[in-house]
Amino acid sequence: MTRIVIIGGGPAGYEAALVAAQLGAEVTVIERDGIGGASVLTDCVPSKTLIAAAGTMTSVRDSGVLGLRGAELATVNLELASVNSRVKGLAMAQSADIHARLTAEGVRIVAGQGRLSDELRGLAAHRVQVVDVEGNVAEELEGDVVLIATGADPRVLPGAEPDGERILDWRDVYDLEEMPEHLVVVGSGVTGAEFASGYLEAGVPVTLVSSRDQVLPGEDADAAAVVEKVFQSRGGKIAERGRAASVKRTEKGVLVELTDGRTVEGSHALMTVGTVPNTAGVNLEQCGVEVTGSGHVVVDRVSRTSVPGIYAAGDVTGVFQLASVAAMQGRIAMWHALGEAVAPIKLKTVAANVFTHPEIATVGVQEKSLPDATDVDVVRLPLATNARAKMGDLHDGFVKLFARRSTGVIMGGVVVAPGASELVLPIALAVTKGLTVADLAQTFAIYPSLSGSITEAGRRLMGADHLA
Ligand SMILES: Cc1cc2nc3c(=O)[nH]c(=O)nc-3n(C[C@H](O)[C@H](O)[C@H](O)COP(=O)(O)OP(=O)(O)OC[C@H]3O[C@@H](n4cnc5c(N)ncnc54)[C@H](O)[C@@H]3O)c2cc1C
Ligand SMILES: NC(=O)c1ccc[n+]([C@@H]2O[C@H](COP(=O)([O-])OP(=O)(O)OC[C@H]3O[C@@H](n4cnc5c(N)ncnc54)[C@H](O)[C@@H]3O)[C@@H](O)[C@H]2O)c1
Repeated sequence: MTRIVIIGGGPAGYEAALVAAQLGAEVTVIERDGIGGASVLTDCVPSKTLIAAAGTMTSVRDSGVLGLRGAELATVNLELASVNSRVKGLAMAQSADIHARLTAEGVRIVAGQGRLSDELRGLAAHRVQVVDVEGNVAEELEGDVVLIATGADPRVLPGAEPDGERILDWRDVYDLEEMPEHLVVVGSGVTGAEFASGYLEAGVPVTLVSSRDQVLPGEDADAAAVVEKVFQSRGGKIAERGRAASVKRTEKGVLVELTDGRTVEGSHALMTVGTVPNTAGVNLEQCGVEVTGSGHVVVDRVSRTSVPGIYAAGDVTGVFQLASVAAMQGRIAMWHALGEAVAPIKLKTVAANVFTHPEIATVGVQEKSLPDATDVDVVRLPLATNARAKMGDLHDGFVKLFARRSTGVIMGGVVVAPGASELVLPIALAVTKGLTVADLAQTFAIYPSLSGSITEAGRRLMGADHLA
């Protein structure tokens, strides 16, 4: 029986464990914090739960235009204690579900910190020590295959170290007892934009410190512009091209000093300036596992590292930091290691979503990554022209589709809309399966529906002469 040792129990680790157990391997997962990993316990699941509550509050507040009446509409509020306890309860319950599923599949779960302990390089099997909270080696395991799935932690900006009270990282926010009076979010990547949008929707005044030319530098400019416009129309402020040099505590709250001399005051600062891979103390370099300058483990498309028998998956590899990608890298590692048919990961088929208001969902090529713009047709349909959107009073957003001009094959799409995360699936399916604009155009969409804009985009592109 092949022995698999997995270090880290997040989506990369637990999904890999499930595949390996299904294929008959003897599987051990070493996890230091809790099964489900940061994804379930502190990052993805908690943030989306908070955003769900804040979004619902805004929907109720905004519902006057639909004809809803009631004195309490405009004053509806979030009770932070209830939201926090729901967030934590939901995370713990999901972690417990995954724990139970792994145990039922015969996976052994060991609490502790895992580290490679190979004494010699080039051996067929690898050794992994489990270190307990006191720092003692509790046991040493031998694995034919080891998967490094240790994830990533928040990056700390020197001079702006979180104190858990006023200067926070995104894992501290669920311990706040009161809503911030004025939240300064430092960093406008996906994490920063989501929290800025979420807290604003929850009724908190927010200033977003954005070091780049646009918030969400990874997204197309037109998509980021919609999110910026909605954020500002709700009273959110953006300190444009502002790079934080330090964050200091003041009598009333915090003072964020920018590198150009500007300052931003608030009651709390939320640091969202990126992540660092969890590789410290895992003994990667000593075992010959290649890491990049940023500390990420170098992997190929089937999750192999530079050392035979050692695989890596998830945020620790720095390949698209998404729970879905982490899980797929983990599964691929196990399929490959255990001799199952496997296709290398295909990043151009990955769908991603930014949970702002409105959401931005993307798959495949986007404007900023067009390989050869001369052979690509693009159509952009504003949400405001969609009948269903009008019924729900949705103005801000669009559906954008990219297709290869010569063949009509759909290459990618961007959906900016409330619920874009649900709407992007047909485009993801089209990109994954190489479907054409005609395939989309001839698909029945419900009338009226937001997804009708996706099939309509297919029809618009189909009208191009060269496809006649
Ligand atoms: C605020 C936020 C929101 C996000 N929202 C989304 C989202 O909506 N959708 C999405 O797809 N992605 C989202 N992500 C990204 C997603 O959370 C990550 O891509 C995902 O967690 C990666 O999974 P992983 O298994 O690689 O790592 P993790 O989930 O970080 O799990 C790794 C686990 O390994 C443990 N560990 C580390 N070192 C050791 C060791 N030496 N021994 C034992 N255990 C160890 C850690 O404690 C952790 O539990 C979000 C990220 C953030 C920061
Ligand atoms: N919905 C989702 O799927 C989701 C949600 C959150 C995070 N994630 C993923 O997690 C990963 C990390 O995202 P992230 O947003 O935490 O990090 P990031 O590295 O993507 O963004 C951090 C931002 O902070 C800025 N920054 C750095 N130093 C700064 C400073 N001193 N002052 C002001 N700004 C500064 C950077 O320019 C960058 O734009 C990404 O790959 C992201 O896609 C995904």
